[in-house]
Parts: sequence; C-alpha cells; structure tokens
Amino acid sequence: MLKLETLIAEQDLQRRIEELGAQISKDYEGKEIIMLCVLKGGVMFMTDLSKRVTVPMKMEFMAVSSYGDEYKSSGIVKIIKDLDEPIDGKDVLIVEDIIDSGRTLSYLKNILEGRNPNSIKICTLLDKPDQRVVDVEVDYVGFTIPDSFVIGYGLDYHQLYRNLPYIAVNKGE
Ligand SMILES: O=P(O)(O)OC[C@H]1O[C@H](OP(=O)(O)OP(=O)(O)O)[C@H](O)[C@@H]1O
Ligand code: HPA
Ligand SMILES: [Mg+2]
Repeated sequence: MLKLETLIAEQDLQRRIEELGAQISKDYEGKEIIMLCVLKGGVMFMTDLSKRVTVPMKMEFMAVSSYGDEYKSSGIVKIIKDLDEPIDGKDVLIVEDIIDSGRTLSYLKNILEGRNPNSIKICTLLDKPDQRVVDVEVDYVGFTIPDSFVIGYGLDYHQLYRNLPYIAVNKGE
C-alpha cells in the first residue's frame, strides 16, 4: 500500500508553472515553438504550461516508455508513438514530468537532434539529480526534488495516481 504525503502542493505547482511559462515566452519572443509532450507522464504539465505560453505554439506528442510498471527504469527506451510532423528548422521544446536516470530524455534528444531542428530545449517539471545515470542538459526545471519515488500530476505508480493535482511522495512500503 502506498502511504502518500504531499511533496509539492497544487498552488505551488501552479505558481511555478506560471513563472516557467513567462520565462519561456520571453526566451522565445518572435518565434514559434513546437511544444513536444512526452506521454504519458508529461500530459498534465503540458496542458497547464501551454496555457501560460504567449508565443505561437503547436502541440506534438510522443510516447516513449522505459519504466513499464516498475519503480526502476529498465534502461531500454521504446518509442510507442512518434511525432506527426517533421521538425526540421523548427524550435522544439520537450516537455517532461521528471528527469530521473536521464535515459529517456537523453535517448529522445539524440533521436530528435538527428532530424535537424533549429533548436531543441528541455523543460521538466521535476528533476531528481541523485538518480542520474546519463548526463542531460536541462534548460528549464520546475523543482529539484530529493531521491524518492513521486506520484501525481502525470506521474504514476502502476498507471494509477496520474490524476492527483499535486505531487506526492510514498512514505509506505
Ligand atoms: O529519466 P528517466 O529515468 O528515464 O525517467 C523519467 C521518465 O520515466 C517516466 O516515464 P515512463 O517511462 O514511466 O512512462 P510514462 O510517462 O508513460 O509514465 C517519466 O514520465 C519520464 O518520462
Ligand atoms: N515516479 C513516477 N514515475 C517515475 C519516477 C518517479 O519518481 N521516476 C521516473 N519515472
Ligand atoms: Mg514519461
């Protein structure tokens, strides 16, 4: 059984997302962005963040999975759904819920770089640096968190809890 404790409250999440949206809008002034949501975990963050971005933006979705239903990354990243359109010459902002080992994003960024975009940046809501196995350069971070398994706001445990409006940490077994 999971015993949940709030790590980041809904209000704090929303306040930080507003700040990130403002920063992104400033940094991309005069440009059009492709906001690329990494499914499924990135979905809540993508929807809230995109509402705070004021430059023209398109939404794209990719599904990659490395965790399955487990606590630990398998180390094997699979593309389950690819982009609908080419990204050559485009400014791509990858939107993720969490960087943990770094495997998912390093794999994804490598693949996308090969498709000749004008730029690729990464925006992650959560960064858990203690678990990093592969180095990834991250451009925007919502919160740096300690090394515990977190759920909510897109993040799951056995596919459950993604709908929590806050980030919780498991204090149970
Ligand atoms: O830095 P890493 O160790 O690679 O971990 C981070 C990734 O793992 C989770 O996705 P998961 O593969 O569990 O799929 P999901 O988004 O569908 O939950 C999370 O949403 C990130 O995409
Ligand atoms: N929680 C849920 N999913 C995850 C995590 C986590 O802490 N790290 C990577 N995927
Ligand atoms: Mg994910």
